[in-house]
Amino acid sequence: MTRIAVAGAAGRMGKTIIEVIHETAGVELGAAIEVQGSSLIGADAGEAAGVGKLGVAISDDIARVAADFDVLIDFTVPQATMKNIDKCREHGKAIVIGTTGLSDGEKQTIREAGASIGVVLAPNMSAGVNLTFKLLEMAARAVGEDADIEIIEAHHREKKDAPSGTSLRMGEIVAEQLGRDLKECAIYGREGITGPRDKNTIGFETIRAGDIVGEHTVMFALNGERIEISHKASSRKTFASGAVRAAQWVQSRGAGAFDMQDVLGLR
Ligand SMILES: NC(=O)C1=CN([C@@H]2O[C@H](COP(=O)(O)OP(=O)(O)OC[C@H]3O[C@@H](n4cnc5c(N)ncnc54)[C@H](O)[C@@H]3O)[C@@H](O)[C@H]2O)C=CC1
Ligand SMILES: O=C(O)C1=N[C@H](C(=O)O)C[C@H](O)C1
Repeated sequence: MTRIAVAGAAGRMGKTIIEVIHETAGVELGAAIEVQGSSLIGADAGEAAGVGKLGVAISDDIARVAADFDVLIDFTVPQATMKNIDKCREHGKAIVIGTTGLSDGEKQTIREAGASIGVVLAPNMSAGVNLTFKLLEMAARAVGEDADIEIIEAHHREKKDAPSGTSLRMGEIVAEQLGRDLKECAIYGREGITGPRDKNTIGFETIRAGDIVGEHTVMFALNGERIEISHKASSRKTFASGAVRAAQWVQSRGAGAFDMQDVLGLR
């Protein structure tokens, strides 16, 4: 049995993860964490998630509930995630991180925590997106040098970070295959008299609208044809199921820094 704590328990993803834990054999909700000052501190996490009473009160202090879980799943904000990685290190707990908008330095610190605890960090926990990452490697190798490459993503109106963590990872994967540095070749949106397209750039377009769960397309445009590799999520359960699977996987792995390619055996 894997006992899971959920940080960001009252958020869109936190509630969905609690629902998936409730529906999944071999896992149980051990603890639920929300930000200090939240009106839901003390409330039943299952009731807050809409699955009925689970007997787990939402807490604002990981230290106080550390004995109640094996793995923390964190879908919050970068500032909270960085504090949670320290707490997990302190208490010897594994962590699965879905939070996006992390800086390069923050990602590095998270990976370094893998020296003492199990860490899974991935901007997208869906099996479909992680398969898409492999397709992108193939496409980039086959046509990337000749193609104009554009990455288009769409998400709900409440999303805080842009471009999405997934689209940035897609850009990194394509750039790596082409021997380019994404930092040097990324163009984030266009406006005004931009002139002809520079062949070596990778463009990012971001849409924020309505309740779109998460859509990503990478376009490889050539003369006379174009290839589009797309993934469209229609339910947050796809991410939540991936996160719960990662929690079970990392509990049996011990220390190390991993991503969903490791969890899904796609490396
Ligand atoms: N890796 C993946 O597969 C996916 C990643 N995400 C990412 O997950 C993150 C959360 O997304 P949503 O659930 O849509 O956001 P949300 O805003 O609905 O939920 C975030 C929750 O974290 C809570 N929070 C903030 N500070 C906290 C703290 N110090 N301690 C505990 N809880 C705290 C907030 O009160 C809120 O309830 C975002 O970065 C998003 O991009 C979202 C979907 C899939
Ligand atoms: O904030 C979201 O909702 C999502 N964020 C992730 C990202 O930034 O890539 C993954 C998913 O598309 C949903």
